[in-house]
Amino acid sequence: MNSEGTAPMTTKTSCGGVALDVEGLRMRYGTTDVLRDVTFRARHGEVVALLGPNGAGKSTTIEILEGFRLRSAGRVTVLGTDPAHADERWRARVGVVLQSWRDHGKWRVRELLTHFGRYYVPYATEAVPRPWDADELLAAVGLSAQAGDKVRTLSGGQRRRLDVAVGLVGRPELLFLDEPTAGLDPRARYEFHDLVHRLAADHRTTILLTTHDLAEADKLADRIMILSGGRIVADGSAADLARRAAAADEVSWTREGRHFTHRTGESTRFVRELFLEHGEAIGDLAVRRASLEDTYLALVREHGTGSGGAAGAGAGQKAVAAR
Ligand SMILES: Nc1ncnc2c1ncn2[C@@H]1O[C@H](COP(=O)(O)OP(=O)(O)OP(=O)(O)O)[C@@H](O)[C@H]1O
Repeated sequence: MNSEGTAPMTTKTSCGGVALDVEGLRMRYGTTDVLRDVTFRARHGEVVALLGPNGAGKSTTIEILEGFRLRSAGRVTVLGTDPAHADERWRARVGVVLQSWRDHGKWRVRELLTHFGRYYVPYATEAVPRPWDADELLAAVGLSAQAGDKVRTLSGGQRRRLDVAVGLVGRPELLFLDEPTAGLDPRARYEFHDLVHRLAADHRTTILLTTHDLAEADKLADRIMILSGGRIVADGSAADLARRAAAADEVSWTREGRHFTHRTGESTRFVRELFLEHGEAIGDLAVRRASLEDTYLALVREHGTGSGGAAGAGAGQKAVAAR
């Protein structure tokens, strides 16, 4: 990452590699601070997953970065521009897939993509032909067979694929995906993961996605950020996070016909000491490494609950459910 990215600039190439630059972002709804001090950066081509309990402010953060919501305070630079003051040219470089979007039921799938695609024609460049050809795009999201179908006849999962296609039709440099695989079956999920990898690898698309699926975050993202208590409380690869969190491995064994379990952050040392003490008497030894889920739960526990609300969960806030 590069500090040049902090200055407001207007083109990707002048951004010094930084696609997203957020510092001290605050969002207050009424008297509740949902985001207290959110700070992070993402480089071009990076896939970043934003995790956090229900009500932590993930959608709020994404909506601010998309320019759909005005922040209370802080500095936000997206593709070199403050989204609060962005123009149509900037908008054409950003793709958005929202949590749920039910509209245009009477349109046919290909027709709808072609329709949205027209908006991007003036923003085509030599390097980035816009829009993405509708049939090519339908193939990429696995909807070729439904090209002529009316949108309202699609299944939930097919509809989600179409949402993703609508987000991609302008060949965005930066793509925001809010819970993109909610409702997708395992095969569709697998194909979606493949699509995300291709977008990042072949097109250098920067992707910020939210998900509650930790395995998905692990599989898809170069970096995982955890939002809790109104702040990014962890930022790194799944392995980095495991090192940082007080998540414990679980050691289990039997001795003299009894079963034991012990949770420890230093399982290797524990096992060595166990054998030194009891030697041959130890049987059925198993060490279960802390999973990303354990790590996540430990971090969320350590850093407070979902919303950064001053008086805890304020009126109207969703329950905090760290899975
Ligand atoms: N327009 C609004 N006015 C008041 N409060 C809001 C508004 N939008 C969101 N909130 C509150 O802000 C908090 C964060 O909501 P947000 O939807 O950003 O969380 P999230 O992390 O995306 O949650 P989830 O995982 O459940 O989708 C919640 O307590 C929510 O009730």
